[in-house]
Amino acid sequence: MSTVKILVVDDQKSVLVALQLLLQDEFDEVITLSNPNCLLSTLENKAIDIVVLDMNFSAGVNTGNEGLYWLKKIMEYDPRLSVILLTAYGDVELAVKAIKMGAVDFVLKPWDNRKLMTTIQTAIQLRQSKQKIDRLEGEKQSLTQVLNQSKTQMIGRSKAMLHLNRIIQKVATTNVNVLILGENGTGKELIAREIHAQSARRDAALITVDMGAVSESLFESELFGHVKGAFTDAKSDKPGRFELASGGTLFLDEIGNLSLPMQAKLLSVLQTRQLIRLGDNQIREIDIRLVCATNKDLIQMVAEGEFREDLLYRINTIHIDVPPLRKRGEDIAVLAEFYLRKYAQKYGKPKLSFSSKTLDKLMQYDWPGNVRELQHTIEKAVILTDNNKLMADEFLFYQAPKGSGKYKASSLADMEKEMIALALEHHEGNLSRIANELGVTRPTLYNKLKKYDL
Ligand SMILES: Nc1ncnc2c1ncn2[C@@H]1O[C@H](COP(=O)(O)OP(=O)(O)OP(=O)(O)O)[C@@H](O)[C@H]1O
Repeated sequence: MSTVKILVVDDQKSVLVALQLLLQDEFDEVITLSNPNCLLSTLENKAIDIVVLDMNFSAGVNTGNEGLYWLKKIMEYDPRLSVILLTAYGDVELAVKAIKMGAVDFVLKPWDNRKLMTTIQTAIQLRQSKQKIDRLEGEKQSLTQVLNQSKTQMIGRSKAMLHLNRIIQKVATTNVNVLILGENGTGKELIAREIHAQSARRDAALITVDMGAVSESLFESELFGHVKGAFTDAKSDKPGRFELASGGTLFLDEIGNLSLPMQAKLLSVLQTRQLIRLGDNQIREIDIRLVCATNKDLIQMVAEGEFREDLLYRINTIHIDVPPLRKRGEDIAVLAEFYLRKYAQKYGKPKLSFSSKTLDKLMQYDWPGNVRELQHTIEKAVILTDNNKLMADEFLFYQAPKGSGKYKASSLADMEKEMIALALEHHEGNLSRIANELGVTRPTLYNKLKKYDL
């Protein structure tokens, strides 16, 4: 708070003068009011931070009701305002009632100057904290909106995808735990995002944790949080992912990678819906919708004693199987078109299209890396091509088609290098033919040969 404005409301002129003298040296602006009827308009016009309010206004009446009446009005106007009540009568019951209604503190007349100052300083700190919370809440909401906006839409028109969409719609309206099963790159995370986006929790956050990337030693502090000093690096209190997801959805990716001890800890939180931060003793309630995903066969893992059966039952109230891309051929063409348009626009080649042979070739391929591989393949082709039509020979697949080999992840640069090396071998070093086949100019090819030391 850059400046602090204090409003003092009391019908005794002597009290107003005394408080004005006391407070004006310490605070930026002190406004006094002898008639509470102008209280609300003053709050509106002056952006007040702290109100020091008398409990009794009408002469001879000392029930405190007038003070409580105005306190209620102030709280209705802005519950973040800090109100300190002044009264000549030490009525504990009244104090409790006022504090329950939202007052910060209660000071008896005649007041002790030092004590009053301390009370006001505390009220200022409280006001600052409330403003900070409001700001953070606002930032959180805008971040959530940005995250929701940037989500990719789910593409596909195969029977399998239409069925998936129907299940997502039905499941999203409930709070049940969902387990999504499927090979790498089939769109499990996208489905988790879709469930969240269609649920009543959509305005809160979707928090993702990649269980394959969380080490045993960090598991508890990452998921359950810690308090300052819980371990050497715990410099401040920090909420875990469970708390951050409270009110929203927690997406635990690669759940099949959890060790048995971590599974036990997770199960206990899921059963009680309560957690304790590392180093703390306060029990915290959590309200999450849980979505998990894995490419592993959890039933097999249960049979082999690698996954707890009780945890499996806890996380898969509903399970969703996402078929691999090769089993939903119709989606290949739609997804390929979708990513072609996306990357053609991104790389400034808006006229790009596929030749019909190219589409056939893409539909024939096995796509062991599923949609992710298709996406990267199209992006790479869009970057490399100099044509307006993407030709079939601009797509070199490294695995034999249909039913062979395992997907091997590689960067675009690795794939480009490998592609040029294959073409060099195939055309026995004839650069014109290679450039022609790869759809690049000879100077571009020279540069790439130099870059990759081929
Ligand atoms: N139906 C779809 N429509 C559009 N894009 C999709 C679709 N399915 C997957 N994708 C895209 O493919 C990529 C991989 O998807 P995602 O990360 O959801 O897969 P995953 O199954 O969670 O993968 P992993 O098991 O490796 O974590 C993402 O860029 C995603 O946007």
